[in-house]
This record gives sequence, C-alpha cells and structure tokens, in this order.
Amino acid sequence: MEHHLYDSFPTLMDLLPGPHRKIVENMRQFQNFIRAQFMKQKKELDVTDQRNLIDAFLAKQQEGKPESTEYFHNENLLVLVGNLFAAGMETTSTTLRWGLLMMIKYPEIQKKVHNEIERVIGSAQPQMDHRKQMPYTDAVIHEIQRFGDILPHNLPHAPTKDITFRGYFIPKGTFIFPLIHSILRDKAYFEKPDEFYPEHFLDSKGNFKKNEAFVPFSIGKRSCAGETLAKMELFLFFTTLLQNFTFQPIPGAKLDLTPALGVTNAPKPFEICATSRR
Ligand code: HEM
Repeated sequence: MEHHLYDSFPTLMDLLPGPHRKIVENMRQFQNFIRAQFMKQKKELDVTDQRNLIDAFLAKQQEGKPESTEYFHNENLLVLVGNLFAAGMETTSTTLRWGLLMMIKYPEIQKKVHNEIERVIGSAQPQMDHRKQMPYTDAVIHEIQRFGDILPHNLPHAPTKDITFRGYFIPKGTFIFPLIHSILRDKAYFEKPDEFYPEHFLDSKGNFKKNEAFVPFSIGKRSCAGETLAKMELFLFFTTLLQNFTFQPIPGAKLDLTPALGVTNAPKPFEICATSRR
C-alpha cells in the first residue's frame, strides 16, 4: 500500500510519518556508503592500474569523451554499484539461508550431502571441478533454488512494440511480470512441485538430470547477468558450510517454510545450531 502511495504522491509521503521513512533512511545510508567508497577511489585513482569496476568506471569518466558525461556520471555509478549489491548479494545469501533451513528440516538429505562431500572432496578445499562428481549435492542445490523461488514475480519487462500474444493484445510499454513462480511449481515438469524433493533433478540411476523448467534466473536476453557467478558461489559456499558443520534446529523449533514478506521470497528468521565436523 505504502509504495503505491509513494508512486502517486512522492513529495507528500516524504513529509508523512510511517515505516517508509525507515526504508528511505536506510537507502540514504546505503547510498552514502557507496558514494564514500567511490570518492575515496577517485582520490587514489591510477588509470594505468585499475583495481575494480569502480576504478574502470571512474577512468571512463575522465576520458573526456561525450559518453564520459552522458553515461559515466556519478549518479549512474551510484545506481550501478547499488544494483550489483542488490542483485548479487541479497539473492545469493537468501538462497543459502533457504539451503540451511532445508538442511535442518530434512536431516536425512543433509546426511546424504555430507556423505557425498566426504567421498568426493574429503578435507580438501571445494572446487568447481568437484561438482560434476557430486550429482546429489548438485540436485539439492537446484532444488533449494526451485523451492526457495526467491524472485517469484521476476523483474518487470515491457514490449518495445505493440504485440499480440496468444490472442491477447499487449500495447508497447505495458508492464509485464513473467512469473517465475508458476514455472518452478509446474506439475507437468516437477513430480512433487510443492515439496522439497531433490529427486526432481536426479534420474533413476542417481545421475544429475536437467529440467528445462528450472528457470530461477529467468530466460532470454535479459536473464540474470550473474547466473554463472551465482551458481559457483552457491556450490562453493554450500559445500564448504556442510563440509565443516552439521546443522540442526534448536529444540522445539517450528521450521516454517512460508516465506516472509519482502522484495525477495526469503525464509522467516530462524535459529540454527552448527556443530563442527572437524
Ligand atoms: C541465486 C542468485 C541469483 C538469482 C536467483 C538471480 C535471479 C535474477 C533474475 C530472475 C533476474 C531478472 C531477469 C529478467 O529480467 O528476466 C536477474 C537479473 C540480474 N541479475 Fe541476477 N540473480 C542471482 C544472482 C546474481 C548475481 C550474483 C549477480 C551479479 C553479481 C546478478 C546480477 C544480475 C543483473 C545485473 C541482472 C539484470 C540483467 C538485465 O537486466 O539485463 N544476479 N537475476
């Protein structure tokens, strides 16, 4: 409700009390943090030795070309870094939190992941090369992403021209939310769509099985730019956590799988007991 009011009366909302003020204040702090970082890097900048994305952006800014002011201005840098934080951090950490919740809810699945880690990785540091020898863990991670369904509504898209799709006329510029949720829970593709069931991604011999309805990163030209990185992060973090710990719920915990209300579908806060395996 508040964000609708915000869209319609932005100036008025700035003056009214309410929880939206906290969001605005947090946003301001977040942007100040990013701004302070790039101001610091601007002072230290050596265009011949660019250390990261911010340096590369600032170097473009200093080239003195039309695009230096048209595209590479401070406002765009602020939004770019902000988007990378939101797109790259919130998503992966939320998925990992779903993963830990599933592991404490289903200890027998956790046990199988532990066994596979022991068999394939042992006490070595997990590497991406290990994944193809770990079909069960791979299936579990896919199922965490399918079940977690962290961006159920996807991001909004809009057609660049008038189109007719399955008999529906959609004028240019119409907001469209191509729902990821309905695909990830499609009965035609997943045997038990509303259950956490890693076998969705395993064949009868226990080999990893792809499923074309696995689309948590969306599809098409504007699908997630960080998909490969995200998959690596999920595999490496998840296996490292389970290599080192056994996770259990605290006694009497309910382990509710209904997502909390928010921008992404995140699990409700839960407590966890981690016992070292070393
Ligand atoms: C589990 C992790 C992640 C999930 C589930 C996820 C999911 C998505 C989805 C559904 C979209 C919208 C695609 C569309 O509009 O059709 C998206 C866009 C995007 N994601 Fe991710 N993402 C994840 C991690 C990351 C990471 C780690 C990065 C980068 C560091 C990243 C960067 C982006 C960017 C830049 C876009 C916008 C692409 C565009 O509009 O062309 N994402 N992501």
